[in-house]
Amino acid sequence: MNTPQSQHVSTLGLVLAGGEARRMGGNKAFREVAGKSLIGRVIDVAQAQCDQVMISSNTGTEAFADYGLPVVADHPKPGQGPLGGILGGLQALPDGIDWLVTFPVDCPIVPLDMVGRLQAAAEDAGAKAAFASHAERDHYLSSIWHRDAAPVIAGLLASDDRRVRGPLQALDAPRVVFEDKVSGLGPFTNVNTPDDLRAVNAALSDHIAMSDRASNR
Ligand SMILES: Nc1nc2c(ncn2[C@@H]2O[C@H](COP(=O)(O)OP(=O)(O)OP(=O)(O)O)[C@@H](O)[C@H]2O)c(=O)[nH]1
Repeated sequence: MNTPQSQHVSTLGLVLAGGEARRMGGNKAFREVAGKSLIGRVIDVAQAQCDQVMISSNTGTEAFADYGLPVVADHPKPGQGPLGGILGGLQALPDGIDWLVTFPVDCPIVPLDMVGRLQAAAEDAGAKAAFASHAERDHYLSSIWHRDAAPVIAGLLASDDRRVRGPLQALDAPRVVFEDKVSGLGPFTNVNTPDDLRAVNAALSDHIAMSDRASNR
């Protein structure tokens, strides 16, 4: 099992909020679960674990102005799916930060040790990336990428290969298995449809109510 290393290495969290959200009927990032927007929740978990946070989107900065975070566009162009967002994020890494951690905006349940465990796994394996898994399902967008992964991603995108799994395989990225559940829902549960939104809203509302009751005891 990989455990977070004691030595702190800086990371930048990238909230992936591009895409068209067709199954949701649009506007996924701003849908609410348990009284808070998906993007607000995901920014919170990213800020709890990363030194800096940016938002990945191709629709300009205006919609995200309330969050006061930099917005970075896909590279080399929009419309290539989340891998273009990851490459845009890697290109925008500031000096002194070598690791990018991606947080899809439609996955509000994120383990609080995710970043440390992904980074430790990548470093232990001598790999330039690592990704999360739960209940035998891989979550390629809940992942960490070293800045040196950029040429591999750029090469795949140039050959029109947009699968996020592609560069993870090419980089021999280790899989990190997470177990914890929140009110019956596993980590990385995707919110893609209105039904998903209802299920996650119910589970998170229960979870928050239970935590509130426990802390008032
Ligand atoms: N930056 C960026 N993020 C994207 C892009 N496409 C999808 N994403 C993000 O990647 C994650 C997974 O997206 P999907 O659910 O596969 O696609 P979606 O467009 O959000 O939804 P559907 O249209 O219903 O498939 C979400 O966090 C999206 O915001 C893209 O082209 N660029």
